[in-house]
Amino acid sequence: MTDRLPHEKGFHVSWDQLHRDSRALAWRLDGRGPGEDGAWKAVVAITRGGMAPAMIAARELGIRTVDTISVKSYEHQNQSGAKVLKAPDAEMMGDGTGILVVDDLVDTGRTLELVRELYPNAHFATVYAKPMGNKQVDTYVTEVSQDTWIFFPWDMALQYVEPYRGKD
Ligand SMILES: O=P(O)(O)OC[C@H]1O[C@H](OP(=O)(O)OP(=O)(O)O)[C@H](O)[C@@H]1O
Ligand SMILES: O=c1[nH]c(=O)c2nc[nH]c2[nH]1
Ligand SMILES: [Mg+2]
Repeated sequence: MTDRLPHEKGFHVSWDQLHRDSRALAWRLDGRGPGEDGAWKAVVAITRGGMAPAMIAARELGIRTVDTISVKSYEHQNQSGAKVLKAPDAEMMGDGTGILVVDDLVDTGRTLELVRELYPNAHFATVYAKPMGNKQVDTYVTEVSQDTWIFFPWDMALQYVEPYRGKD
C-alpha cells in the first residue's frame, strides 16, 4: 500500500511458530466472552490470512461455529476504500456481541476499522500487530515495528542456499 512505510526488516514466521502464537492468542481469550463461563458465541475469520489462526483458536476454545468475512482494500487517492466482498451470517453477527473476530495481523488498522464499524461489540484479536493499527485490536500476541514486513508460512517455500564460503 502506498501509505505504508518501507519495510527495513523481515519477520519470518514458520508454521510451527504460527501454531504456537495462535494457541497463545486463544489462551488469552479463554473465558473472556460474554456467555456462561466466559464462552464466545462464534469465531469469524477475516479471510484469507485470518483463517489459519481462527481455526487454531476455534479448536483450542472448543468453538464449532466458525464464519468468514472477506475484506478487499482498494488504493484510493484520498480516503480508504475497503469493501466487504463476503459478509458473515447477519443473524449470528448482530452487533458483534460475543463474536471473536480473528486476523493474522493488523498493520495500518484499516481492515479492522471497517469490520469494527460493522460489528462494534465484537472482540478483535490478531496474532501480530504493528503500532499504527494496534489501537484497533483488543487482544494480540506479538508486536513488531511498523517498518517490519511479516512473512507468513503460506507465502514462503524452503529453498537451497549456497554455503557461506561458496561451493567446493
Ligand atoms: O491493517 P491493514 O493495513 O488493513 O492490513 C492488515 C490486513 O492485510 C492483510 O490482508 P490482505 O488484505 O493482504 O489479504 P489476505 O489476508 O487475503 O492476504 C492481513 O492479512 C490483514 O488482513
Ligand atoms: O504478509 C503480510 N505481511 C505484512 O507485514 C502485512 N502488512 C499488511 N499486509 C501484510 N501481509
Ligand atoms: Mg488479510
